[in-house]
Amino acid sequence: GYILVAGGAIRNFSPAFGKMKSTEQHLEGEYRQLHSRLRTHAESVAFYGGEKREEYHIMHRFRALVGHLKHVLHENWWFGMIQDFFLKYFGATVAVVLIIEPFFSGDLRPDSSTLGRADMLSNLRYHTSVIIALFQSLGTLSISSRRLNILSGYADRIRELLDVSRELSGVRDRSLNHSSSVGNYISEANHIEFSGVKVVTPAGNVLVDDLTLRVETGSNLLITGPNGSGKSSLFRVLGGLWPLVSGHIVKPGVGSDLNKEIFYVPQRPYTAVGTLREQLIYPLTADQETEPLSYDGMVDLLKNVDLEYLLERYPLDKEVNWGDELSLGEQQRLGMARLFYHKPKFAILDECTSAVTIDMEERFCKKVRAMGTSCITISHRPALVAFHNIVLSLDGEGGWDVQHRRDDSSFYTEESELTSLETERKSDALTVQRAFMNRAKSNASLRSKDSYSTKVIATSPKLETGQTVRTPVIPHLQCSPRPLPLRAAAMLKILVPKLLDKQGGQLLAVALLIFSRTVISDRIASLNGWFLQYLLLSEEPHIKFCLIYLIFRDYCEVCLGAG
Ligand SMILES: Nc1ncnc2c1ncn2[C@@H]1O[C@H](COP(=O)(O)OP(=O)(O)OP(=O)(O)O)[C@@H](O)[C@H]1O
Repeated sequence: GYILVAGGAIRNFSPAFGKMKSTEQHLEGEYRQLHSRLRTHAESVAFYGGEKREEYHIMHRFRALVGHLKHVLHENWWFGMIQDFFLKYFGATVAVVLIIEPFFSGDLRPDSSTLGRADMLSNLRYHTSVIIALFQSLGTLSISSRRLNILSGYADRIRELLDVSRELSGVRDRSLNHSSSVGNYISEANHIEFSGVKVVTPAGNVLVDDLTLRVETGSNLLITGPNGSGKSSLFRVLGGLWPLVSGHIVKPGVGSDLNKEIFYVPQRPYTAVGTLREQLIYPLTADQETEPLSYDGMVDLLKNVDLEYLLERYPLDKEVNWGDELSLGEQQRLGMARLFYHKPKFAILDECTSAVTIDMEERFCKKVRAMGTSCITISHRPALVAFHNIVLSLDGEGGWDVQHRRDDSSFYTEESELTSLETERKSDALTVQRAFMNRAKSNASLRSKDSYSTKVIATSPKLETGQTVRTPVIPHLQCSPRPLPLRAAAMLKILVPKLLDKQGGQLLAVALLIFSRTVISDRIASLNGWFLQYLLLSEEPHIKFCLIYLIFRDYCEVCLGAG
């Protein structure tokens, strides 16, 4: 009765340790994320003089985390004390006193015979040790329930992460699957084609609506449009980073990594820590290389982007943090040099030349074309129009049009729906488009053999007013922990292994160890009994004290051990 009442009361008053753990994980994640952001952008912050603002932000998160940890420690402390007191020490002490009290008060008199005394004392010892062991186990059980509760907090976060990743890969698989019931899918071909593709941000804004465009190998596409009109987002969908909400995409290298057939060169260059050679073959590693890159090969690649001096500056086997040591333009050039190593069918150049000189940019475009790679270039520089034969203009409100270069001399720019200026965004888009066309026109008059005219070959369909847009549901991690039963179910799902897998085998081995340990302890206890009997039979006068000493030693051991 005592155990049930004490256990029930403690369970009732137990703080929500699982929820606390989950919140702790969340707060710690946010705090660490701010730290790593600051490390990445340390130089920009220093130039802005934004240290105080960053410090305030980080300290705010740090205080929230420390405050929460204090609360958790406090709850752990007081609850642990009460729990140990009621379930271990108080219960065991009362039970032991109840058992040995009749012996001391003289109500329980041992038999006069040696065997009778031995029998009584052995009973006494047996009962006290059972009671002590019982309360010790209860204490362990109650601690285990607290630990399980905490573990459920961790498990819940992991379960959530697994669920979100599964949902995300489900969205991706559905896009790659031809038999998709909603009709949006990605399939394999030698060219890139968008048919009725809608580009929608995770927040549900339509950036490009119903896009239809085909880029053959050998063609070069230039994408223009105001900032935020969805130029880069188009390739997020092409690369599978964002789900394909509607329409059909055809591209080479479906199912493999994007860089095999279509190589993406981003505006913000990424340089991994490593040797110069590793930068050039990135994302491949030395053992993935099909054609090992020789020293001469490195020289050629670096010469293409005027970076051969790096070979003199850095020893070949020196690991460098290139992001810290190279200027932005140099990092962009290194990113461009990678393209010459990978020689993809299509290169997506996402304003990757914005920090290099115009001369370098033009040489780069020529070399990429000479290599036989088709460029899909996102750029705000009209000079690049000369290297492309298709121009896609986005207006930032879902509208788009495609213009083709013709090899006759005059310029012909057909007005598209971008002329119906309803908003400032569209007017901005038209200004960008006109700047490109005027630049192309002046190029044409300067270099007659390069002259060409353009014609609009496709425009986006008009969006009907009031038309509702079905936005993709992109799974996100929830920040608030779920109730205990759901967390416990998640924990069981994650932690209970299948008996045949590796984790199951390990658990079985641990169970076997515990079982053997119990059997051995049992044998030792039985030897103890024999020893006790021997003591009792020896008829020594101090035997009673010796036995009482043994009982108290057991009790103290249990209490101290638990403490
Ligand atoms: N992860 C995201 N969640 C929600 N919205 C996003 C996300 N990433 C981008 N966007 C939004 O999508 C829009 C288009 O972004 P995108 O990067 O494609 O623009 P862009 O045309 O390449 O612009 P820029 O010329 O400035 O590079 C922007 O308004 C941006 O705020």
